[in-house]
Amino acid sequence: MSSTSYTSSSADSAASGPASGSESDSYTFVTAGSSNENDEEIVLEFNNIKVWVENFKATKADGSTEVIKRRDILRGVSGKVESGQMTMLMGASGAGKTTLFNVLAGRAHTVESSGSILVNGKHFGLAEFQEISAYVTQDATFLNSMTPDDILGFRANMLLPYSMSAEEKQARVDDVIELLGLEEVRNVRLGEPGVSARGLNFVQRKKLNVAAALLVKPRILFVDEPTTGLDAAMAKSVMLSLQRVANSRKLVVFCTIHQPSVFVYNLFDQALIMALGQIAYSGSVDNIVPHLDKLGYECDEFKNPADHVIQVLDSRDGDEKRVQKLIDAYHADASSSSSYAGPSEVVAEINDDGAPMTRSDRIPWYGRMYQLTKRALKVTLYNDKALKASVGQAIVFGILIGIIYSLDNSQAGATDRVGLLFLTTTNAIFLSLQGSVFVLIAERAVFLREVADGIYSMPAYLVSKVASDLPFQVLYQLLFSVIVYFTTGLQQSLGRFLIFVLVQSLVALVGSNLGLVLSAFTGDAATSTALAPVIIAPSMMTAGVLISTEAIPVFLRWLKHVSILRYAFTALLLNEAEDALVFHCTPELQLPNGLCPINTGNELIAQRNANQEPTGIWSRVFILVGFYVFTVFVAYLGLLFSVRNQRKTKRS
Ligand SMILES: Nc1ncnc2c1ncn2[C@@H]1O[C@H](COP(=O)(O)OP(=O)(O)OP(=O)(O)O)[C@@H](O)[C@H]1O
Repeated sequence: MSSTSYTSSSADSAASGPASGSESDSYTFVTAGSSNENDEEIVLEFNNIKVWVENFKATKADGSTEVIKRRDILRGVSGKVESGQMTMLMGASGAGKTTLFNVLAGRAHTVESSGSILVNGKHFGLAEFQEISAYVTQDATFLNSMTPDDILGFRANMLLPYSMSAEEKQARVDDVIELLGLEEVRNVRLGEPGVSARGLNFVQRKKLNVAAALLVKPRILFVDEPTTGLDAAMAKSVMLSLQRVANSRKLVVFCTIHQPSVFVYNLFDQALIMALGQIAYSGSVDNIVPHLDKLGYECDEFKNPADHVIQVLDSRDGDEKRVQKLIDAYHADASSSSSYAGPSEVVAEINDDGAPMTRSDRIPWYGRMYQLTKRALKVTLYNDKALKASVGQAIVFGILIGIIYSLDNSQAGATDRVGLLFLTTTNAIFLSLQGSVFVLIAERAVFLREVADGIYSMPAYLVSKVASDLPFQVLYQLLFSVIVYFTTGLQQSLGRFLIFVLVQSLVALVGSNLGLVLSAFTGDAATSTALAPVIIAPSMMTAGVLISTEAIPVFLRWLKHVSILRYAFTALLLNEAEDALVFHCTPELQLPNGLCPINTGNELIAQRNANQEPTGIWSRVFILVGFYVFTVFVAYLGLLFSVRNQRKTKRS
């Protein structure tokens, strides 16, 4: 049987993220077809996998760096993993486990590689290979306000063929929930792991992670360190579930595993053990200890065999020669039934029932947008504490303003109008900014994971986020405005009221976008909220209320042209006072000519320079819309930055 070699470059594969469905010419997988049938035997083989990096910058012991032309990470690794069995990939730190796993799972984005990968002996492209495999990451990162039903339902809608009926998709969700034993918690909100009294515990979250991967009925399941962060009892529960999955669904379950307990170790059927970027053992778990014993490394009766294996094959003490001898001895052992003997004959043709999804099967962009926006609305509604807090803020702040402000036509009433309108715009921008910072920070890890998994694209997320935010910001501002407008003595007219709500809503929406921008760039809530006043203060100071424009240093006066609060405040002032309002004053305030300092609404407007270019309310509203569009664009750059940053962090 011939095997076709493949090569990959980081640029190619990074561009086509996992599950993205994009073809890559750089890979030729030697595999058989895809299937959704569960009773077929699957054999995944990999042959002579080499992975290396070129021009590697290595740090020497003295701290200086040198550029190594080629650094080999995997040096011709071969092996075989079969369905219906649990196979572990074990080895000391730095042995090459993650690299091998990533190459096999199509996630090695930053290295060069060559070799061949076979499934039952037939050719497969990268996209098709990804159709039959799934990767379970270590982190069970989900939206904590959602339930397992919501999470799996969303993924089913996004990942399963678009032509599949809603009932069939629901049946898939029911199936994986039952398989992983999550029935009792399927309608429970996840909550904060280890913090929320109710919600899913660590084990249930790990199982949900597996369930999410199984939705697409993969035939090969790559599981990255499924027991990390779990105590022995929890690890046992998760591993027993995986074993049930492997046995009942005849899947290839291939796990990297770190320091397993004796129980977990013995749950595995097969093992691949790596050292120095090579296979140091491949075969039955039962034979590992006798194999090392034969090579002169006896395992104490009471010692965890996993610890023994890792210690014996650990080269980090500097004794690479010793470890290399053990590897050579394993490969030289021709009698070893476990050693991989090269590509096998075709094991079974996989029938065509589950042929890879064509592009037309995939959910179209508008379907993705719909699902994402629906989820974002759900998250906001589920997050009832934040929702109640925002509604409460709008009402309480509105009532407070209503109690304090009582506008009349006196001189004080004129200046109080200025203060009130400035206060309402400032309040709108700060409150919405703060709210959106916390929302994005809470969702950031999930967003990054789902984008990396190819479930949706970053722009789709942004558009859905912005779209779902809109009704809520308008609602908060409507509530606030109803109270403020009719209790403070602002001019009572429906037209003016609606313009007031419109301007307030636009300011709140821009504030919300600024929150997205800050949290996307900084990645944490504390820094974002600390930076918020720094961004908004120049806008406040150049709005024409706190300080007159003439008093601002000349070189900073341009700031008023980019002051969203100036446009919003002056729009509201024009709305309130243009060609309206007559002010009077007591005799002691009268000027020598018998007039008051401010006699009309238009004088009040002129005093605040609110009649300067651009003229009129609607041109200001138009500029506010421009601010909105611009901040959506900057939020796009922010999210792009976080996605790229995440890729870089993963590489380093
Ligand atoms: N992109 C890369 N560039 C340079 N060296 C790399 C790269 N990826 C991995 N390596 C190196 O290759 C070796 C194997 O790394 P790998 O992460 O596969 O080991 P591992 O067995 O998974 O270790 P651990 O258990 O600590 O995760 C390590 O020495 C690592 O530093």
